[in-house]
Formats: sequence, structure tokens, C-alpha cells
Amino acid sequence: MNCIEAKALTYHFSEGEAVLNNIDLNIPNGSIYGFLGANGAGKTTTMKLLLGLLKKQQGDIRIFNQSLHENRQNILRRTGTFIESPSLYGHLTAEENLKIWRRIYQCSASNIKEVLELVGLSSTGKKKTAKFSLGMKQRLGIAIALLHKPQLLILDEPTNGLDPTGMIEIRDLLKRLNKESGTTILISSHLLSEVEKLVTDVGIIHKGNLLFQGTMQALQARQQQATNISIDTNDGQRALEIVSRNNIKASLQNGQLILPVTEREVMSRLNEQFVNEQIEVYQIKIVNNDLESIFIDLTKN
Ligand SMILES: Nc1ncnc2c1ncn2[C@@H]1O[C@H](COP(=O)(O)OP(=O)(O)OP(=O)(O)O)[C@@H](O)[C@H]1O
Repeated sequence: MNCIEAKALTYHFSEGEAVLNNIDLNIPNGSIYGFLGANGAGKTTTMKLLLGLLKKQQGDIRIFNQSLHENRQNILRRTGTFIESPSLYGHLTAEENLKIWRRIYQCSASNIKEVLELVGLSSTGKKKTAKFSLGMKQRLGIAIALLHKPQLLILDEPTNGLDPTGMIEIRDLLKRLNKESGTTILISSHLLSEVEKLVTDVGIIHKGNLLFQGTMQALQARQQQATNISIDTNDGQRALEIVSRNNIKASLQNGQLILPVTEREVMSRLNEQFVNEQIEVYQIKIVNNDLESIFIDLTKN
């Protein structure tokens, strides 16, 4: 069952080229969905459409199995958002900012203490938010998004500008929320490496087109397929003949033998044959095996 289903979303700003081109999004209930793409790919535009902040032009959006067009108020009551940067009153404290939002959401006063604790801001006391560090502001933005205990969180690059410790804190917080409350989380980022340990599902957008959508495992399987072994020897041609004799498809690239990742036993047998045939092996290494390179490959022109 999907929490968000968007079909054939297309969007143009004024007369220009389509910023989104026929996007289908399927965001499963209870998932943490990483929405990935380079700057300008169309992430914020998509999120704004999902929240009804931009008027939909083409396509269909359903959230909680309801049409966004027909039930926007009801959907937004169950959704927490953080788009671009949080709007805070700098002359007020974290608690005072949250008190304003509490009136809008009409939720219990005890939620304020809970969310401040959750994001690690309960000891900020009388400090005005104008004096907060960027990380504290981001965390307060997340506290605002969480104040009414939403079932769905839509977060646009919430770790933007944070140092590695700040990023880890936010990731841990989101993981905890997802695990303990079953909150579905849609989070955008321009770095796969930043969210790969957090997300269960992934959508990769490039120039308004969705290039990949699926589980993290499916993306990792793709990574496996794109992973090769490179072997550096003193005689690439003969090494290639040996590998071919073993019915393994290989090629020579700049003198290096390139073959798909094979089982450990096969690799050991090949190595033995190289040695028996007096081929000197200088290096055996895995190439192109990180997810980030898959992401870059997918988004290369
Ligand atoms: N108000 C606007 N008017 C015209 N074009 C816009 C407007 N907002 C965004 N765009 C354009 O739409 C495209 C997608 O922008 P969008 O902000 O959705 O991308 P993004 O993936 O969120 O990027 P970033 O990571 O930089 O925020 C970009 O080419 C951008 O210049």
C-alpha cells in the first residue's frame, strides 16, 4: 500500500521547458523514501506539488489514498513539512516559536516538550532562535514539522549545510521516528551517500525525469551488476585468453583485464592458472562499486 501515489506529473513554470516530465511516484507506507537529484533536478517542485503549494497542471496525486485535490486540508493535517529553510521568528525562543505553530495545528501543549526533547533542543531555554546555529535551526524546523505528530513527513534537504555530526543526528532522529511511530518519510537530497544508510526506497530524478524508482535493495542489485574486477598483469592478452577459456566474458581496457565480479572460488582458480602459466599478477581490485557512481552514471547525459 502506498502513502503517496503521483501519476504522470508534468509541470512548467510560465512558458518554459517542462521542469517535471511525466513523473510517477510510488512511496510505500512506512518507508523512508530518498528523493535524489542534482541541483535543479526538480525535487523541490515535486514536493511543492505534493503539498499543493504549486498548482498542479497535469497528472494526479493521491496521499493516504485520498485525492490531494479534493482532500488537501485533511491530508495536510496528517503531514509534517520542511521545504527549503524553516520559517522561524528570530526574536523568539524555540519554545515560543513552537507555541505559535501549536495554535495553528491546535495540538496538545505537551507536544512542545516532546518534540524539543526529540530533536535535542530542550535545554535552549531563553536563547533566541536568531542566535541558533544552522544545525539548531534545522532541528527546530524538524520539531515544527513533527509538532502535530504527522503520519507523513516531507523534508526538502533537511541536512543542507550541516556538518557531519549534525547530519548523523538528523539521520538518527528520522530513523527513530520511522521505527517507533511508523512515520512515512520523504526526504530529498543531492547526495546518495548522505542518505544511503537511512532510506528504504529511492527515486532518482534528473532534469525533470525519474530515472530510477525502487527499493534500496534493487538499487544495490544494480550496483552489483555494474561492479567489475580489474586485474593488472604483465601480459593482458594471455590473461584474457585464460579467462575466456573459463567461459568468463572479459575485456582489456588500457592493458587491464576487466571482468564481472565472480565467485571467490572462480577467482582463486583463475589466479592459480595465471601463476601456472607464468603470468605475473600485480593487482586485483573491484572497480566502480560504490552507489554514488551508479547515481552519477544514471544522471550522466
Ligand atoms: N519559481 C520558479 N520560476 C521559474 N523556474 C523555476 C522556479 N522554481 C524553480 N525553477 C526551475 O525549475 C527547475 C527545478 O527546480 P527545483 O527547485 O525543483 O530543483 P531541485 O531539484 O529542488 O534543486 P535544488 O537542489 O537546487 O533545490 C530548475 O531549473 C529551476 O531553475
